[in-house]
Amino acid sequence: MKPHAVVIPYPAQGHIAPLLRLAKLLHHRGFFITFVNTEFNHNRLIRARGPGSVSGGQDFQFRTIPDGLPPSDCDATQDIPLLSQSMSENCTAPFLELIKNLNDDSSECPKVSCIVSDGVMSFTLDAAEKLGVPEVMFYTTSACGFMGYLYYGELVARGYVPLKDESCLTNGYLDTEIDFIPGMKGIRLRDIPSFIRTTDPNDIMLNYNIVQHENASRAKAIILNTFDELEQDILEAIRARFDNVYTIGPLQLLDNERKLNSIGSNLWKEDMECLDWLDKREENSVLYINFGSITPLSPDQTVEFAWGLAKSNHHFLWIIRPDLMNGKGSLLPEGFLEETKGRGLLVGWCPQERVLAHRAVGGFLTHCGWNSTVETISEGVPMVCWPFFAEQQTNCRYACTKWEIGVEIEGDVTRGKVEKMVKVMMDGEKGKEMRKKALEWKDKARLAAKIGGSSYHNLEKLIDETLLDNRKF
Ligand SMILES: O=c1ccn([C@@H]2O[C@H](COP(=O)(O)OP(=O)(O)O[C@H]3O[C@H](CO)[C@@H](O)[C@H](O)[C@H]3O)[C@@H](O)[C@H]2O)c(=O)[nH]1
Repeated sequence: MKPHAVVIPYPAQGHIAPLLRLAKLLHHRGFFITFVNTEFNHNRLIRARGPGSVSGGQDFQFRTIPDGLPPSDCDATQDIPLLSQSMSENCTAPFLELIKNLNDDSSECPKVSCIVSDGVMSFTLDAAEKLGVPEVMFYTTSACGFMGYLYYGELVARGYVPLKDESCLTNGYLDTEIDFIPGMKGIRLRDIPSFIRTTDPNDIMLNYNIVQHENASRAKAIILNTFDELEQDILEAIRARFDNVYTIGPLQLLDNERKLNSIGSNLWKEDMECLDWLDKREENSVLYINFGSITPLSPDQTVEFAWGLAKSNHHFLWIIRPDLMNGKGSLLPEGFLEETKGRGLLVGWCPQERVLAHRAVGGFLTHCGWNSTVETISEGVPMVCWPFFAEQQTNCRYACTKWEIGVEIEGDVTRGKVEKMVKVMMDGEKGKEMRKKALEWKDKARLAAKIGGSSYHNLEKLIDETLLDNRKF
């Protein structure tokens, strides 16, 4: 009988993508897979990629659970605090029911042998423990971000968080160095995942993340989409705290399995023509701008980015997600399109990994979501960082100071800062150094993912020592 893994991501784009990659890798290694989306995202996948996209394949099926929020057919990322709260309050019962149905004698699939859950969906642990099914947790952040979250409880206990009042956001308090997080020397409050920036002790995201990360110790194993060489000190500290930590990134480099190619995770329709446009551009000449699936832009920020790009004088590919400007349509300033005619392309959503792998792309202006960061590292593309929230601040700090592949637009965005940082990356000496470093990390990432490399080896170990070994329980 085949081992059967139930794989369940947190219901947002940046989580579905890496969990689906892992699911495909496990499928390739002989697992039967049930991939669980929320009904909302299942419907979005159908709208973006057609009904075939959720029909699965041999030994691979999609199932759904409700997210507990009012029904909607909007093609936009849901409100993250509301969604997080709703999932943890409403989803244990439907998830439990789903697994019971999968294990029913009349079901045609093998009995569920393990659950691979997103780390921030720890309600799944309750279901797993009730049913006696072993569970591993995949935290889709960097190790540095994960470590920051692990110390949320301690930051509260020591009185650093919640903030005393709003002035702490601007009076230098965030520059306070935190010296008790192992492996993160020199880290400041402002580099810790941003949900600590609250004055409310009952803040949903602060408390949600405390609970989700405390629950890491209940999992049989912890999975991270990073590689050992990139985050060595932090990983040592994480491994001192947990027994089974498997670093298996960059997943995109391990995921070279073609069989399930038709199954993809993008919730918006990809514009493929931008690749033709890139084909016509010179090597390293194009700046790629994308803020991921959650970050919004205010009207002021949009105007500043637009004029900064215009003034940088570079070719650019700017991804303007339909809900990027809070669903208010395009807020691009008058005159911008004429000014940048012939050198700018704006599209709604793109196949990002292919864009980053394109020889024409010379730099990435990014919000530093972990998937984007690890994808840019995999392709050796330097970055201008504009972190929005969550552990993007932590990733930015590491990209700029430790990996030396990034420069940051600090504070409020202005056209002058955008122009300057883009020029630093695309034209300057520092930019050359950053590109060189990025290419070094690309080589290291590829080595880690190759047969015999650390991530390749860790995936084997995860499967043999944890996911298959658990069948003995
Ligand atoms: O036009 C686009 C834009 C994005 N993507 C993909 O969408 C994903 C975006 O993920 P990420 O860069 O991590 O950004 P978010 O969507 O903002 O991700 C959320 O989830 C991440 C993983 O936990 C966290 O690191 C972030 O802070 C959090 O905001 C990546 O795989 C991209 O390749 C595309 O394919 N095409």
